[in-house]
Amino acid sequence: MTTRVGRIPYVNCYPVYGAIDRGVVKLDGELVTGVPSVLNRAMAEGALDVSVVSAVEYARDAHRYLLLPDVSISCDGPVRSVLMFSDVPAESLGGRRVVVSKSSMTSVALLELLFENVWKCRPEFVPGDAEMSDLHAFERGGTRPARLVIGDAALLLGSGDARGDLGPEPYAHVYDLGAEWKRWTGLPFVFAVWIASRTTPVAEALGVHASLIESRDWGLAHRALLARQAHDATGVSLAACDEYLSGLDYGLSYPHLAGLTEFFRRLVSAGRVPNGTLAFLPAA
Ligand SMILES: C=C(O[C@@H]1C=C(C(=O)O)C=C[C@H]1O)C(=O)O
Repeated sequence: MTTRVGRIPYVNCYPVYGAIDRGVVKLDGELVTGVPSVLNRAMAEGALDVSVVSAVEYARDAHRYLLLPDVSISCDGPVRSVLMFSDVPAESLGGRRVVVSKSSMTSVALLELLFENVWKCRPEFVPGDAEMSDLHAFERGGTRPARLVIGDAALLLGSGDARGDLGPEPYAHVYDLGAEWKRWTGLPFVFAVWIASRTTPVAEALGVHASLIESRDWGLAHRALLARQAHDATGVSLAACDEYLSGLDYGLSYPHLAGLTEFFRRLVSAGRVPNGTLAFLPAA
């Protein structure tokens, strides 16, 4: 059977899939595209063999998965595509509605930790849409809830390039969750990891892993090309796309793992995920 491999359509995945998309690197498998929450569910249901998922999905059910070494979507400071927009300071959002992206899992969990521990108040979290097609639906002016937006929609809104007819009135407060985590803990933050289901034959998972690493290395060496593709796809300025890609980190070395385990440790303390351990696929 063909190996089913998940990918996220956002710009943040261009550096990992760019060479595969261009036929520069061969992938022995079938690519399935979905937003993070859809890929998380597909992995949980066994509908995918290997996928990028929200980091929280691994922790939620660690005994079913193996982490792929040396690859993640991380940042060490601002991420630029995971943003909370609000008309009032975060500390004043207690009891008020915060719309959270239905596409995300890790960012929502991080936001909840930030409210509990840093902003020290309890808003009401309401799952909602934050995809590109919903940008038009952003309320203009008046009282509007704060909202957590991820991916290309966040990049576009945060860069200001969506203003005018398309975008909302600017919000007074924009919180970058990568930067907030860094300020709080001093650590990098891992938003997404690649995992294999433990039922996937190891040789298949190793083959996919080797292709992803080779493709990622090509992507990192061709950032200007990918920034141009991102600019064409989103309308965000070329300079902002380049800055965005240069701020993302696709490794999974000791500092990333320190950030990842610190995040998981805090989620365990908050009763959000079971205590567990990191288990890796052997390196390709
Ligand atoms: C940096 C990002 O990381 C993402 C956030 C995820 C989440 O919140 O669950 C999952 C995958 C990544 O796409 C982003 O979406 O912009």
